[in-house]
Amino acid sequence: MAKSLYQQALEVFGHAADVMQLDPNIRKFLERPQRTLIVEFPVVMDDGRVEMFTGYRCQHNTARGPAKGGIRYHPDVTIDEVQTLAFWMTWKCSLLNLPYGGGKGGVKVDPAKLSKHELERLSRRFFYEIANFIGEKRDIPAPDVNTNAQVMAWYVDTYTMHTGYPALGVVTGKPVEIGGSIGRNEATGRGVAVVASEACKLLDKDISKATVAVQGFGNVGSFSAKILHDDYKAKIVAVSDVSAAYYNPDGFDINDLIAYRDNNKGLINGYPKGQKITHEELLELDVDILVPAALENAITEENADRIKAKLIVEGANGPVTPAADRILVSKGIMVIPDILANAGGVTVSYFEWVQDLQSFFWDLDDVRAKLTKMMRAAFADVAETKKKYNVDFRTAAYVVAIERVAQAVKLRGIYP
Ligand SMILES: NC(=O)C1=CN([C@@H]2O[C@H](COP(=O)(O)OP(=O)(O)OC[C@H]3O[C@@H](n4cnc5c(N)ncnc54)[C@H](OP(=O)(O)O)[C@@H]3O)[C@@H](O)[C@H]2O)C=CC1
Ligand SMILES: O=C(O)CCC(=O)C(=O)O
Repeated sequence: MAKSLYQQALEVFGHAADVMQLDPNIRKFLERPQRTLIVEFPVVMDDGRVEMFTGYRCQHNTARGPAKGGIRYHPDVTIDEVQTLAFWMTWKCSLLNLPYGGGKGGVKVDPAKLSKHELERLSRRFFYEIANFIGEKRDIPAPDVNTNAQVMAWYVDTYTMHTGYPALGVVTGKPVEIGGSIGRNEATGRGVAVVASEACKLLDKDISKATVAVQGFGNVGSFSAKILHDDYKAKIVAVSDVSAAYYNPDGFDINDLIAYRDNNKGLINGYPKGQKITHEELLELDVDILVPAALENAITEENADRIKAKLIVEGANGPVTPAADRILVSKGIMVIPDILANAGGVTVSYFEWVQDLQSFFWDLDDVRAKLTKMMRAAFADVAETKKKYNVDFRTAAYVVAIERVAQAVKLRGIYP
């Protein structure tokens, strides 16, 4: 039987736990998600029918602080996926040294099939259902796949009806007009670009001469491509979303492509300045850097052998299965794991939360400078640990992250 996503994630955790000889009692505790709320809720559709939806919010571990992590809307959302994403958030927050534990949420829905009003009613009803489980000091959601600043605005408004006072710090990734942080929108992509640049230095590769393929052209994929293109002068030769994949050996003008997508119902299909390729071909291109920035399991045992990129920077969560990862590493491909590569988003979410709690807002240069500094510091921690244990980047990242959470658990004590 195929392994569940959570079982696959435990494999990676287990390998790092072995390498660092993690205390077996703490290991047992960290292997399980602390709590998961399941909600079944009704939404009145535009034609008057009521449809039922299922949503989840999981808090994997809160030893280092309140749970933190996004909420995803997707037809394939399951409890297993949400718990795995929360598990990954625990390690991501720890790796960046943020005072948070790991959380994640999701609603099983295809938002493309909803009108804007239906999406708003679904968002508000879901947030109402989980309102007693979350909170500024308890669990702070944020955007993920198919959710955005507008959805966060509906969430905060719904929550505020509940509290009676404006609790802006209850979610991050909000519009800047209502307590969002400037720079959160681009933050995950900026973090991907910073980490790609650090990795290129290790590989002795000039990033301004690097070719890049990006899978997924949503928040993470498009900002990764834009910042690698605009700030690091890398050549983006391939991009994809669900609707299409395009290749241009001369490099895309990413700002032109973003403008096209924004005027084309959010899709890149039909873009005239590139050659159409298949989604599989994009992943297998002979490029310097591959940024998978869509969903889990993009690179599996099936296609790992055909991957030709020299560096993979995981914009998405879990785009490479553990079996595929072993193949890539054995081929000498450097894989920068999700918990490091895409941590820019939660880092600026942390900045947003701090700004909300203090009601004192920073400027864009400040946000970018602090983000870059923290991403570089995390990269350096991982590179040093990699050397110390003579392991791959993913294992090293987990060792750093697990060590901090294990320390917190040890200091707090497991026993009531
Ligand atoms: N948003 C954030 O701050 C963070 C997100 N992440 C992770 O990054 C990943 C992407 O999230 P985000 O950018 O926010 O989500 P979005 O919903 O903004 O974008 C997802 C993109 O992936 C595309 N896509 C989905 N499936 C495929 C596929 N099989 N092949 C090619 N493209 C595909 C979508 O296409 P289409 O639009 O056509 O459906 C869309 O362009 C997720 O794994 C998420 O958990 C990680 C850290 C932070
Ligand atoms: O910004 C956040 O709080 C969480 C982002 C997220 O869900 C992720 O990093 O996967």
